[in-house]
Formats: sequence, structure tokens, C-alpha cells
Amino acid sequence: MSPQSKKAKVEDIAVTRFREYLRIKTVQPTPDYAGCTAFLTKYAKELNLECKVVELVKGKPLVIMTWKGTDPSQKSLILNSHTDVVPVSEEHWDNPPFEAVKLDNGDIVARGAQDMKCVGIWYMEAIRKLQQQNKKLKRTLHLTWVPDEEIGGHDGMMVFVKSKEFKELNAGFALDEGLANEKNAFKLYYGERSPWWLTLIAKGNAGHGSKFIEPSATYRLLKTLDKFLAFRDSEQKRLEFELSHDGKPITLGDVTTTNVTILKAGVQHNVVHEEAQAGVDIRIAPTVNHKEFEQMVKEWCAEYDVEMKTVQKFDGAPSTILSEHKEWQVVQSVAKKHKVDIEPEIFPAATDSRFLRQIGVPAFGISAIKNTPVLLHDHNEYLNENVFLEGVSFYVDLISGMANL
Ligand SMILES: CSCC[C@H](NC=O)C(=O)O
Ligand SMILES: [Zn+2]
Ligand SMILES: [Zn+2]
Repeated sequence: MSPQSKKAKVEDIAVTRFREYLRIKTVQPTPDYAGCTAFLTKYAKELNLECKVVELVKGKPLVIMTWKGTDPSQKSLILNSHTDVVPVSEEHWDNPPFEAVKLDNGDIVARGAQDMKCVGIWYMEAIRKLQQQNKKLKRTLHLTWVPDEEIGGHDGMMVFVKSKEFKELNAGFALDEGLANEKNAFKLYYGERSPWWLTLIAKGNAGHGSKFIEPSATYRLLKTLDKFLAFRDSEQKRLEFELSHDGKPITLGDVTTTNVTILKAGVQHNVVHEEAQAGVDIRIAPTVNHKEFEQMVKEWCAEYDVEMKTVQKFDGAPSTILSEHKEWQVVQSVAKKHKVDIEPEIFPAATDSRFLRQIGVPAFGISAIKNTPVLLHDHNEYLNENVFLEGVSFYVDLISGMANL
């Protein structure tokens, strides 16, 4: 190989901006939102986008960029992404998680590479391409960069959708995050399960570990947790065997999970302690009636006199019905052009889309990550440069298609 051909190719600007964004440590629980806002405002300037920083909660800025459409009578398209990322266990990473190194095979390794800094950059770089082609879109685009999604979105999208700043956006439809796909396909999330986090507290009498102490806090708690676990088993069976109406196996988003994630009890082997606690992470499928489900859980807890405290609960939002939105046709035709399959599903966890759908803004969760293992929240999260660059062209067509309806 001649020295000339060995020379590294000039990096695509989209990749450079992606890697710069990944290097900003917006990692929970102390995200560098100031650094992030500085990066985003500069980036908006570069692309001649209007840019506004809104601080609805102190220290948690939200950045709104706008590319005005030619037809202001149309409702706008919201291109949403969260700016924060989840913590890392650095010792399990083969490369530093906030340096965005590019390996020889093109893999860009960093926390947030999949979840979801790639998506924010795709919106921006698609706009850059459209501007280079002198394209004008009918609908106004608003890029919303929101904080705190990873810790529940309460100081982020939840307060934002209730604000006058959001109202001013005149939102008609939104794009938000999806998940990676191992196949040559993209997931398209049109709804999601509702999180319900519970703390269960059982009380009893104390005494010597050799006796039948009644009532016993641990006994009461475990008997109650048995119900959650039995329900978990039955839902797992459904997931294994049930088919949806189109004959395809149902997916995780279609069943309800009741996982016991925290256990706290006891001080010493021979002491029966007076209190035991558990944390449960429940994810309620969109088909479930919340009132009935809550009643069932209340009865489980009441049987053994266990107190139940809600840490957070989302009361559900209507899913976005694919056939009701022309944006669905756009997704299908753009996917066809890019020779990629689309797999519509219910998102198994929670995203900011739930707050949008709840106030009546239809939303699709999609991340153009194909042929890649799902590594969100995992060690060694990465996205390959070529997959990323194909994503830019996908978003050029997706955004222009949706904004020219
Ligand atoms: C339920 S609020 C926390 C939101 C979080 N979202 C992504 O992982 C989740 O646990 O689904
Ligand atoms: Zn995310
Ligand atoms: Zn996440």
C-alpha cells in the first residue's frame, strides 16, 4: 500500500459532529448540560437554525431549534431527542466511554452512541444535506433537545409538554428514539408500556430467629411477592406462545412485566426483624385496563397487610394508530427505497414519546440502527460509522417526506 492510500480518509462532517457530541459528558446523575447547550447552540448557528434555550427547571436546559417551513398553516414536525445518557461501569469498557474512539472497523464507541445521540445528529445532518440541495420543506421543523429522559423525564419532557413554549410549537407529529436492530430492519415504535414503580412495605413483630413470630414482616412480604412472580410467570408464558392478530409472535411490549428489583430486610440471622421492603418495576402493556390492574395489585397487597407506595406511575397514553397517519406511508416508502424492513412494535420501556402521545401528539419512535446489537445502557455501546452514515441519508428522506405531506 502506498503511503498515499494509507492516509486516513477525511472524516465526514456528520461523523465528526457525532463524535464531538458523544464526548460531552451528559451522563446521569450529574450531566454537563451547560457544555451540551454550548455545543448545540453553536451547531444551530452553523446550520442557520433559529435556536432558543428554555430553562423550565433550574439547571436543566432544553434547547429548541427551528427550521421554518414554507407553509405555516401546517402543524409542525417535532424531532425530539434527549441529551442525557446513563452511567457507565468504566471497568467493563474496552475503550473510554466518553472519547468516542473510532476502531479500525469503523465502530464508534461511546455511551450514547445508540441511546440516543446518533438520532439528534441524524436530524441535524439531514437538515444540512437538505440545505445543501437548496430544498425547502412545507412543514416547520422543531428540533427539541430535552434533559433528564434517563431519570424519568419529569424535569424534561413532562414539564415541557405543559409549557407555553411547547404550545407555541404547534406540534402535529413527532419523531423520537427507537432501539437498534440486529437485522436489516428498523423498529418502529407506535406506543409504549406504562411504567409503575412500587415500594412494598411489610411490618410485623420482632423476636428470636428460632421462633414462630407472628405476624412476620418477611413472611408477609414474600407471600405478596409470590403473587407478582406468579403473574410474571404467566405473562412470560404468553410472550412465549401467543401470536398477535397478524400471526406473528407477540413481543415484550405486548405483555406486562412485574419484576422484583429491590429487596431490603433483616439485620442478623437470628433476629426476626420488624420490617421488610421490596421494590417492583411494573411495565403495563397498552391493552391493559389500568384501574382493573391497580385493583388486582391492591388486593395482592391487602391479603398480607402489605403497604404499597407508588414511586412513579404513568397513567397511559393512546398509541399512535399507524393507519391513521400519512407519516406511516412515508416511513414505509422511505424504508423501501433504502431496502430496509420496518418492524412496528410497542416500546417495552419508557421514552419521552409517552408525554407527547398523552397530550395528543402522535409519535413514532425510530432509530436508524440496523445490523447492530442492542447495546443501550450496556457496556461498550457503539455504532458503526457506515451504519451511522446510511442513517443520515435515511433521515434526509424521512424528514423531507414527512415535512412535505
Ligand atoms: C420509567 S422512567 C425511566 C425511563 C427509562 N427510560 C429508558 O430507559 C425506563 O426505565 O424505561
Ligand atoms: Zn433513550
Ligand atoms: Zn436510555
